[in-house]
Amino acid sequence: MFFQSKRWNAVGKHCYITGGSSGLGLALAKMLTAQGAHVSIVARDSDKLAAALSEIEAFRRSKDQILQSFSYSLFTAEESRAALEAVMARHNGVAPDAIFLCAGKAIPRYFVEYTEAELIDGMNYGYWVQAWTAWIVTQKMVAQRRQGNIVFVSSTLGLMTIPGYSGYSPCKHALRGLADTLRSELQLYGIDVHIFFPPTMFTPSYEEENRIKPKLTLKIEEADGGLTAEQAAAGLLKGFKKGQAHITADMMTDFFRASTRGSAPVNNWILDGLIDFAAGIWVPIWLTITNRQIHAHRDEHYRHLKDSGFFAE
Ligand SMILES: NC(=O)c1ccc[n+]([C@@H]2O[C@H](COP(=O)([O-])OP(=O)(O)OC[C@H]3O[C@@H](n4cnc5c(N)ncnc54)[C@H](OP(=O)(O)O)[C@@H]3O)[C@@H](O)[C@H]2O)c1
Ligand SMILES: CCCCCCCCCCCCCCC[C@@H](O)[C@@H](N)CO
Repeated sequence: MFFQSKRWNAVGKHCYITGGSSGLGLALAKMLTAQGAHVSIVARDSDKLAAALSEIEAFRRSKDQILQSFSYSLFTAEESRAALEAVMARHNGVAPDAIFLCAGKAIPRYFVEYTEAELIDGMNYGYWVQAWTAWIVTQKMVAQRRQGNIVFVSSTLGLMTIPGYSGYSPCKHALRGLADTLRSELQLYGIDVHIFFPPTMFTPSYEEENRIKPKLTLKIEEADGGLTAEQAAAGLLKGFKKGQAHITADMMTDFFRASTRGSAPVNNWILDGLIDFAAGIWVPIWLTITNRQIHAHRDEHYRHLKDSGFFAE
């Protein structure tokens, strides 16, 4: 935040990381543990959680750090409340200091090929899995009159979009709407809200989504160099410690951030102006190239629909 004077220090802070058993969440859990935080992770798969917790243990800085994991699905308010209660138990029922909402995944498909269930799942994995925890944690913080930080995890696709993500990108845009609203409203309670927009991250869920990803999406994504989970987590923490509302970890996403800032505060008055100016030139050029790719893919796409039986009665 613009007027934030003191950098956030992890030592002794209780950090609750959803999706902490894998990818970005796990990388973040290790970094925060190494920096002296108490870390709680939540995800569904108990085996993955146990393996993650032993990896996190290796980064412990002091014997006093509380490192714990819990298995919950966070798709509903009820489950998200139960997870938070479990996470707070060893902290005497006190709300965490910082919440990092990393749980989620993408199911990329052409709009016409999604099933109804996949579109509903898309909203659960892309929006509700973070929104419910944010709602419940905020209620707890306010009831306990505790100040803290909430960090949402969107995507580059929460600022722009490409074909193949109609079941994901709208959810990540919705998260941005929620984060921006809360950044404004939760000033009432001294709660700081941030949102991270990672590009491609080479994680297990990226490998999984690539197995079903439309060819055209894969092709357009070639322009995105991508980051490891560790690089992305380091970028997230850097922006978070600077108090940034909108956090990015790569130049491509920064173009879309600076040129679609809306009512979010600037990260840097001069740099943001320059990036916005450059985006005004480069984004239309990229869009022209991308639109050509889409048009050139039409025949192949119709063949794909025919071969997959889409036109069959
Ligand atoms: N990878 C990318 O290219 C990319 C790019 C931009 C943004 N993102 C976003 O970044 C975040 C992290 O992604 P990642 O690539 O690090 O994924 P990942 O490696 O698959 O990790 C996802 C984590 O979320 C957990 N999770 C999923 N559904 C859950 C649920 N219903 N309840 C509780 N935990 C759940 C997973 O564990 P369980 O499955 O065991 O529950 C896992 O711990 C996601 O929000 C994703 O949308 C990813
Ligand atoms: C401004 C000029 C350069 C623009 C290049 C843009 C290329 C855009 C490619 C899309 C990037 C998407 C990255 C995020 C993907 C994840 O959210 C997804 N893998 C879901 O897990």
